[in-house]
Amino acid sequence: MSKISNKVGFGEALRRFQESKVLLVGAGGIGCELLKNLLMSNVREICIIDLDTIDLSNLNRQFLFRKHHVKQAKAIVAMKTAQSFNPNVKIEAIQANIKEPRFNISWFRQFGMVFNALDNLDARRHVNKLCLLANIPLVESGTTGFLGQVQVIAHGKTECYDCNPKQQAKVYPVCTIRSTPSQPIHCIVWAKSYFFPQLFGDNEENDEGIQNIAQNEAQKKEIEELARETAELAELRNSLVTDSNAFEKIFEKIYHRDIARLRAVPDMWTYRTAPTVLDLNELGQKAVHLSSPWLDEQKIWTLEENFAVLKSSIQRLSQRLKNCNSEGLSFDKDDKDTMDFVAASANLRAYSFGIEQHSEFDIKQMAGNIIPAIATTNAVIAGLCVTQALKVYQNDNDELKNVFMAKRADRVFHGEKVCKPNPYCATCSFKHMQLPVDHYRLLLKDFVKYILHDFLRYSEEVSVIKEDLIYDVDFEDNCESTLADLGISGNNNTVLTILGEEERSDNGKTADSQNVTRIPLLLEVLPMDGHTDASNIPYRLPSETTVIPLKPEPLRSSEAGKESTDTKGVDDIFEVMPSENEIIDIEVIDGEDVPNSGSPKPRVSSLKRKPSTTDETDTKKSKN
Ligand SMILES: Nc1ncnc2c1ncn2[C@@H]1O[C@H](COP(=O)(O)OP(=O)(O)OP(=O)(O)O)[C@@H](O)[C@H]1O
Ligand SMILES: [Zn+2]
Repeated sequence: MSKISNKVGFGEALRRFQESKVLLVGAGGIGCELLKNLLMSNVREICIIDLDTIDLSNLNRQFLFRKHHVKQAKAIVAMKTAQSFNPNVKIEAIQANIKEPRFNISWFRQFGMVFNALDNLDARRHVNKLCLLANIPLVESGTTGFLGQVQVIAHGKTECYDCNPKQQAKVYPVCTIRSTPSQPIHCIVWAKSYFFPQLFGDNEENDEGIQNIAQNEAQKKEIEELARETAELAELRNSLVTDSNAFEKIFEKIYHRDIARLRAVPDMWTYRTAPTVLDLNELGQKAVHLSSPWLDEQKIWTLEENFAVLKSSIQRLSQRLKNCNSEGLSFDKDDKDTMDFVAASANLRAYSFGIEQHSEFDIKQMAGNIIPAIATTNAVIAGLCVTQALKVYQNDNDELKNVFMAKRADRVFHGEKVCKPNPYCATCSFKHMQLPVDHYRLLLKDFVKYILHDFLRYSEEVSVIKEDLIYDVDFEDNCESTLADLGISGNNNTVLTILGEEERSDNGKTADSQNVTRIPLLLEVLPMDGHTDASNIPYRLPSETTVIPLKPEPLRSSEAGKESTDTKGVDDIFEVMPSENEIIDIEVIDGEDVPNSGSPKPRVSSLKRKPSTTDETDTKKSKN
């Protein structure tokens, strides 16, 4: 099981921690803090991976980055800056997506521990799964504003990330907001957190001479461009109260010139639809009869209605800006003027990018859920990640805790003893087996007969899945193919999912028999090291026969409810595994994730089948 065995004292745990090689996924808010902590803890080796580049908006909390690093790879800069804190620690930095196939199970196995410092469910779930498969302990963390959480995950010992289904948390990177929006919320966040503060808020960044600190030509160009855009908006802001054509100038800049510039960025639109520029004169003419609009907030406005609302809200807000003595205005979803501005400007941007528009009422709900990231919360959570990691190295299961942080007068930290894995969890309730094969010689039919039926004792009701269904009793098209023909090989770490059913007669208590599902088997195909044994069999079986256990009976709903409240006392505060981010929208989406309802029985017949090479596929009958 775990690489760590037997309970040890703190000193020994620290020594083991310091001898280990760890993986840090994410070099953002928590990641930068954690990298610093790992270096100061003197671990032997760190691999840090992040797919992104540094954005100006990261600098207020990601302290390994400075202005001249903008646009450079986060992982690389984090490594270079942090290395000076402790030159004895070896750091490898990789700019890549952790979901890339090269970061497979055997790659994960080189680490003694993995730390997640991510900002999205998708990547978190992926790392959770790989750590379970590779049997590496994972320290998972996240923050949202003042809330934070650290969870320790060890296969078979604790709950995994998916044991308690999460509400969907939607996280929006700033580059998406500024350059490549693809959803209505991206436009709403842009209107609320970028456009509004630049025009009416307290915009401190305007005067900074960022072009002076560029290191190379490409950076210099990009920073000059950013500075030029910021200065342009600052100029327009200054003219708001004096220039009668201020609205037209703002519109031209935001919806024409800036969009045209974005369209011209090389490579940006290869896989996306480029935005369209909006025509001021055309819209102005169409909206002329809507000079003072007070429109229904429940209805989706037309393009010209949005134009008219934007114009009117800018006039109203300019007037207020003139009258107020403070630095600027701030957005309030209950302030009609600011809400009109955000709704109309977001809808116009959405139109430009070919995105669905919304009513002002709907936009108000979405705009209200944005929570800023707090550097202190990240720092505290990153510290807790290390203390929890040390407990894992102590191998003291009784001391293992999930820690929650909240802004509460009575108690900021709350520790919760880790729970046992949820037996109904579809992610971690699996059996793992490795099988060396000669994939060029092993036929699928022999794999099914000798390995699944004879060795693993699966009944006839067994299915083999490699992304799609490749075998079940009613789908034998691939039987004469070798594993190599089906793209299965040990060289690329193919993991097959084997689902089985068993007929159970209820010990004769009732006449009816029922089919019971086995827990999934994740069968990892390995290479046979270039040689076969004397009998020339193209696979090498493990020494003992493994009987794959049956899945437990699904919980009745009353039991499910009880379990849920017993084990998750603080979930009312932490329903969403929070994510450190400048901008986060938490939106509950109706989905299949119903806490503790028992995972549904896999519906083999509903799985998509791999297209067959023969014409007979369509005529094969399905199970249902
Ligand atoms: N699949 C992934 N592979 C590698 N790194 C990832 C992946 N998904 C997210 N990340 C990284 O995780 C980090 C999370 O950090 P954080 O929550 O502070 O977000 P951020 O992008 O720095 O902030 P913002 O979104 O507000 O600009 C980011 O640097 C992001 O690039
Ligand atoms: Zn689980």
